[in-house]
Amino acid sequence: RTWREGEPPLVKGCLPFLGKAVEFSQDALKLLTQLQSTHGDIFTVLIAGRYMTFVMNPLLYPAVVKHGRQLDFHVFTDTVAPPTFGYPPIRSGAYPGLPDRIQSSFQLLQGDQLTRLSHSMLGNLLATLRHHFLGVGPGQREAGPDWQKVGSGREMGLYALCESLMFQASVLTLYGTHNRTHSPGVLEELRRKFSQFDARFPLLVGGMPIWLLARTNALRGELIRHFDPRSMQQWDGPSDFIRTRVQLLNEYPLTDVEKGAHHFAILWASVGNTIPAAFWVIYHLLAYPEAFAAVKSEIQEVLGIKGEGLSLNDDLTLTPEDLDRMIYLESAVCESLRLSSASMNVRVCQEDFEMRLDSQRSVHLRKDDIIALYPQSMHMDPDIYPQPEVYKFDRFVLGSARRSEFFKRGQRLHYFLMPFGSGGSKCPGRFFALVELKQLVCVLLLYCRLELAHTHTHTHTPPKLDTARAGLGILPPKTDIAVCYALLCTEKNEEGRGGGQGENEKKERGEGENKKKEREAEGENEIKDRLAMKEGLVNSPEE
Ligand code: HEM
Repeated sequence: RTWREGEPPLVKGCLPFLGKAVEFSQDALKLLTQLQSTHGDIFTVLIAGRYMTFVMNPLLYPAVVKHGRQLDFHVFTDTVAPPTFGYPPIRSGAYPGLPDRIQSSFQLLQGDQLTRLSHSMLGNLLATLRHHFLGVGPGQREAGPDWQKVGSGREMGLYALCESLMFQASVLTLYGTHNRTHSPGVLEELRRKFSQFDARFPLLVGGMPIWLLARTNALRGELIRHFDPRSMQQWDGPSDFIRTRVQLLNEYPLTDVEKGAHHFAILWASVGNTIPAAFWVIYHLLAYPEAFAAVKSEIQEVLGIKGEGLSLNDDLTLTPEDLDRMIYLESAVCESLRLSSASMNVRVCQEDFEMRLDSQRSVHLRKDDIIALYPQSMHMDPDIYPQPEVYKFDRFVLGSARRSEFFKRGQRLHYFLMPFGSGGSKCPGRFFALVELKQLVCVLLLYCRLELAHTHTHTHTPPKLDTARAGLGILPPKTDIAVCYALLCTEKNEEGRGGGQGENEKKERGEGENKKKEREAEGENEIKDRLAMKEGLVNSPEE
C-alpha cells in the first residue's frame, strides 16, 4: 500500500505484514504517543496485516463518533467475539433480527431495571461478604465459626478479595442461584475456571485460534456448559436481562452449546472489567488516607450512620439517590477508572469517504480500514489532567458539585473520560458497573477494617498496570497486593461498649436516618439536576 494525497500519514514499520505489531503489543500507549509527536493528531499504522488509523486528539473524537454509519463498530465485534466465546457470527444473515433484538435486550441493564439490579446486587454483595469472609451464609443472621478469626484480622490479596466478591455477587445478581451453585464452593470453582480462561483472553482476541490452546479450549467448554439450556433451567431467579436473552436465543436455530456461549460472553462482559476496576478503586482509597477519610465520611453522612460503621447484623439500604449524593465517592471511582482504563474504541470503515475533522481539516479514509480511538492517551494528557500520573480522588469535584467540564488547548471537551467506550459501541452495562463499584466501596468501608498489609501510606511503590491487556479495557495490576481485613464492629465489640452506649448509638443512627428522609424530601429536584449532569460523565450530551 502506498500513501495517497489527502490520507493520514502512513507508518508501515520495517517488518512486512507485522508492521508495528511488536511495539504495539509491548506498550501501545508509548508507541502511539511517539507516533503522535512525529505525525500529528491522526495517522495510519500497519499492525499485523491491518491498517489502523488512530485519531489521537480528543477534540476530534466527536468527528469519529458522529460518523456511525460509515464507521461501524459491530463488524469488528462480530469478527472478534464469536471465535473468542464460541458462537457463530450473528450478523451473517443466518439469524434475521437477532442483532437488533440483542441490542434491545441491553435496555434491561438501565432505567427501572437498573434499580432492581442494584437492589439485588447489594443484597448479594452483603450475602457474599457474610458467607465467604465472615462465615455467615446467605439468609443466616448469626455469626459463623470464622467470626472470631476475622475479628482478629486476616490477610489476603486485594485483587483476590475483589475478584471473589464481585464475581460471586455479579453471577448471583444476573443469573440467579443454581441448585448446585447454592454452595459457594461451586461458584468459587466457576470463578477459578473463569479466571484461567480470562488469562488467555488477550491471545484469543488477538486472533489466536482456540484449538492451539488446548487447556483454554477445554475450560471454555466447561464454562459454557454452566449456561447451556439445560443448566439455565436450574438457575433460580435470574435477572430480567438474562431471562429475556434465554427466551430470545431459544427462538433461533442455535445449538445448545452456542446458546451457552452467548450467556458465557455476557458473563465475561459483566465481570471482566468490573473486577480490575474494583481492585483499583479500593486500592487507591487504601493507599491515600485523605481520600479514604473523605469518602467514608461522605458515605456515613449521606446514610446517616454514626460511629465506626456497621455490624454484620445491620442491613444496608442504598437508594440510587443516596449513591447520587456521594460526589466524592463518584469522583474517586472515576479517578481510578481514568488511571487504569486502556480500552480501544474500534470502528471499521464501510466505504471510501472523506471524514471532516474540524472546520479546517478532513482526511480520506479507505473501505475496510480500522479507525481507532485510544482514550488512555487522553486520560494521561497533562493539558487536560494536570499531573496525570497522580491519583487525586477529588479531580471530578468542583466546589460542592460534580466537575463535568474539562478543556484541551482552551477548548471544552465533549469526551474527557471514556472507560466505557463511545457512540454506538458504548458499554450498555456502564450504569450498573458504576453502581456495583460504589456499592462495593460502601460495603467494604462500612463493614470492614481494611488496610494495606505493608504500609499505611502511598509512599510505597504502587502496583504496576499489566499492559498485556492494553486495548481491552481496565488493566489489572501486574501483581496482587496484600491487605489486612477484619470486621469493624463485631458483636463482641458492641457488648464491650455496654448496653447504654449501644442504645445511644441506635438512637443517633435513628436520628441520622430521619435527617436522611428529610433531605430526600427536600432534594428531589436537586437530584434530578445532578442526575442530568452525571449523565455527562457516562454519556456524552450529543449521543
Ligand atoms: C468497569 C466496568 C466496565 C467497563 C470499564 C466496561 C467497558 C466496556 C467497553 C469499553 C465496551 C465496548 C467495547 C468496545 O468498544 O469494543 C463494553 C461493551 C459491553 N459491556 Fe461493558 N464494561 C464494564 C462493565 C459492564 C457490565 C457490568 C456489563 C453487564 C452487566 C457490561 C456489558 C457489556 C456488553 C454486553 C457490551 C457489548 C455491547 C455491544 O456488543 O454492543 N459491561 N464494555
